[in-house]
This record gives sequence, structure tokens and C-alpha cells, in this order.
Amino acid sequence: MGEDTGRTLVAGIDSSTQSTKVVVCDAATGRVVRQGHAPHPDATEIHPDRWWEALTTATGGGLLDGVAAVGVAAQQHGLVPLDDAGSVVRPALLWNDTRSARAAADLVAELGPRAWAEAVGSVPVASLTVAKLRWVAEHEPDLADRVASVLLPHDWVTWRLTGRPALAVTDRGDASGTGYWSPAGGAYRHDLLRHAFGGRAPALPRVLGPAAIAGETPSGAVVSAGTGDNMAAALALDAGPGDVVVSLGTSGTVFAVSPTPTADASGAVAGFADATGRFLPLVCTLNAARVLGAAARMLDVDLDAFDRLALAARPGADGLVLLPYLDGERTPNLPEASGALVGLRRANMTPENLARAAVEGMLCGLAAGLDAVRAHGVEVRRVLLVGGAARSQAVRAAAPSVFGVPVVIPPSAEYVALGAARQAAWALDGSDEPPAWSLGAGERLDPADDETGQRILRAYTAAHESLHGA
Ligand SMILES: Nc1ncnc2c1ncn2[C@@H]1O[C@H](COP(=O)(O)OP(=O)(O)O)[C@@H](O)[C@H]1O
Ligand SMILES: O=C(CO)[C@@H](O)[C@H](O)COP(=O)(O)O
Repeated sequence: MGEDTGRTLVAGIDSSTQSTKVVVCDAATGRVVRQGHAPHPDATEIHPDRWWEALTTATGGGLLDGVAAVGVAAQQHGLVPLDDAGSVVRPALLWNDTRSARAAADLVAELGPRAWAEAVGSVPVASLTVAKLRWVAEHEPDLADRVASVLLPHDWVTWRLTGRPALAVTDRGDASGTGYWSPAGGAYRHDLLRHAFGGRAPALPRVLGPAAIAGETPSGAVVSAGTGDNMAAALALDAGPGDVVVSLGTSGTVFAVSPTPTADASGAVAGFADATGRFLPLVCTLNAARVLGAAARMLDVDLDAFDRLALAARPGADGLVLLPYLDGERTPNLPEASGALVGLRRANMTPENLARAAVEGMLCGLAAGLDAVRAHGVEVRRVLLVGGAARSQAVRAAAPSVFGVPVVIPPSAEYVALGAARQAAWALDGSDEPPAWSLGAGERLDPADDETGQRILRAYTAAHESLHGA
């Protein structure tokens, strides 16, 4: 690729829930020079080979030619169980697979929520790897007996990229989502792993530091440690004090970089580690961008027409509230819940109000996440809004009022892939700090007034409490 002569290129891979996205960037500036993507199957258990096939498709046509370093970020928590030959024992159970809800509740009942929060930063919910291990131990004991090692999605893709070495690696960020690695202590809790997995003690990947090198690709490109997708987005966005990132992908996430670890015994805030040696308190909802997709399908319109409908309704959707728990919910922890439309009246039962209620319902769940991180010492001066659904004009219109703080829409980019690329450039360079990449100015949107968002949130809270209690 002739245009690349004379500059160093790095690549970032985002193997997220719905797709694989790859960006190739100038290592010095972060400018994206080319990109690729490919979809994943729509399922909550997936054979990891599907991620590899998507990566192969996304990087076809020589996308990675001339790349000096590669980093992998991926959806967090997924359980990739391998046997002693490195073969996949069963398809990976993903973060959004709720069959492990009972297992999570049992783990919490056995040790208590405070003990979990203090040991590993988070209280187990169905998403966490530790709960998935318990589920396999109870429901598939013969398969559990064959599990020789356990990887996360980004660990597995990194392991494949580096030629399946004997020792797999991970990083602090992704390890912190397992439920058996302590962000505060910086070490695995093998006791908790054994406790969850019926006494079994599978091998775990070595936890690398932020700028470490995991290995090389067959063509000789350096491969960095990689990380979880939310940690990669935080790295790309260079989130500073007062910045809280809200990502609207398959999951909705609210997170901030913090110098100190958190331990929320209520379970709302997961006390993760970040990709720079610091910490990443995070709230995750199970229902975000796909709520809008599902509502658009119900209204038989595409996403642009859906936006126009939502924008044509008044804020508050004339009292119509959509509780968006379409795939169950993680925060609040209601894995068996379903969605609900509350407040229907003959006068407000319009496509416009339904579209608006879907947008507002999705955002209200994340506004609760902002309150939860605030309660754990995170300053919320502004929200940086990213992820697929941040492209929606209706989301952009509603978010500042619902969140009650200014919202910045960073320049359109694949921030998870960009964060993985920045980590790759950092590993290549070996400096103390990641390379200084400039994002460019974002668009700042301010709340309309103090009252609109409060009114929407009050109606949402009342609807939630009428069905699920306080
Ligand atoms: N303009 C839009 N309005 C609403 N949703 C959108 C829009 N563009 C993309 N999306 C949704 O964003 C989601 C993909 O976002 P992404 O952040 O890539 O997810 P993930 O990382 O979880 O795979 C899809 O559900 C897609 O329908
Ligand atoms: O489980 C979490 C965070 O704890 C999710 O955020 C996953 O990491 C999936 O991310 P997306 O594919 O929705 O970006």
C-alpha cells in the first residue's frame, strides 16, 4: 500500500458484541488511514471461531499490510473455556447471556455482596465470568472437567494472533471483569475461582501491564496486551477528571477513569481496572442501541425515519414511558424482567411518542448509572457520548436534558478500535505514557433547562417502581 511509505502504522481491533471493527492508524498522530468491519452472529453463545472469521473478513484485502503493531479490544466477561490441547470446550457464553443469573445470585448469597466487592471490586451478576463458570460447573459438569484454561474474548483473539503460545495473556482491564481478579490487589483470587468452579482450578492468562508486548503476529507485527472494549474506549478518549463516558452499543455503559479502586456492595458500580494502570468504575445496562432498533422494527421504519418520529414528539412523550428491559436487565439486576410501556392513553398512543419513549427509556437507565458513579466519588462535569446509537439525532437531542449535564459528541470514530490501536502504538514505542493523539473538537450540547430532564426521570422512576418496586 504505497500511501503508507515513510510512516509507522498501527492497527486496533474491536471484537464487540455485534461486529468486529478494525482501524489502521498513523502511530504518531492516530489519524485513521483505513478501516474494515464484519458482523458477528446475533447470539449470546458463540464459538470463538466466528470472531476469527469476522476478523479475517474485516482485514481482507491487505488491510493489515505494513502494520507494525496490533492491539485487540473486545466485549468483556465472555467465558472462553479451552481444553488441554487449546480447543474450545463449548461455545463462549457472552456477557449478555443471562442463564447464569441464578449462579450469580448463589455466589452472592454464599459469600455476601460486601465480601465480593472488597475482594474483586464487583458483586457477581449473570454477566461476570465467575458466574458463567459456576453455571457450567452445575449444568455441564463433564465439560467443566475438561476445562484446562479459561480466557476472555480479547485474550483468545490475542492468543490466536500471536500463534497460540503455551502461555496466554490478558491485561488488568479485562481481568477485572472476571470476578476472580482483584483490581485493588493486582492479583488473581484463585480461591474464588475454585469456589465458583466446583473446586476445579483451570489455568488463567498472565496479566500484562498497560504497555506490555504480548507477542508477534506471523508477519512480525508487535501485538500489545489488549483490553476490554470499555477500557479501550476510555484510552482512546483520554477521559480526564470530570469526564464520564456514556457508550451506547449493545450494552449501555457509564464509566470514568479514577485514580482509586471502588467497591460498591450494592452491585450497581463495577469496580474495574482501566488500560493505563488506573481504575474504571463502570455501570452497565443490558439494553441500549438495540432498544432503538427493536422499536424501529415495531414501527416498521428504518433508523433515520425512527429518529424523525422521535424528534417530532414532545420531550416526555406526553407521559408515555418505555421500560427498556427487552433482554432482561443487568443494572438494575433484573435478569428475568421484560420491557413495558407504561402510561398509555388514547391521546398519547402515537408512533412519535413510542419512538421518543424508547429513546428516553434507554437514556434514563444510563442517567441512573451517572448517579451511581457520582455516589462513588466520580465527578460528572460532562458526558462524552459514543457508541453506535450516539449517531442518533434523537438521542443527541434528548441526552443533555436526561443526563442534566453538557454532553459532548466526539468526532465520529470507532473509539474502541482506536483505543486498541493507541495501546499498540504505546507498546511499540515503550514510553511511560501512551502517545499523544489528538481527537479533534467534539460537538457540545447543553441541557434545554433544569425541569425537562427531571420530569422525564420522575415519570421513568415511577413507572419502574410501579412494576419492580423501589
Ligand atoms: N443512527 C443510529 N440510530 C440508532 N442506533 C444506531 C444508529 N447507528 C447505529 N446504531 C446501532 O448501534 C449498534 C451498534 O453499535 P456498536 O457500538 O458498534 O455496538 P457493539 O460495540 O456492541 O457491537 C447497532 O445496534 C446499531 O443498530
Ligand atoms: O459487559 C459489559 C461491560 O461490563 C459490556 O459493555 C461488554 O463489554 C459489551 O460491550 P459492547 O459490545 O456493548 O460494546
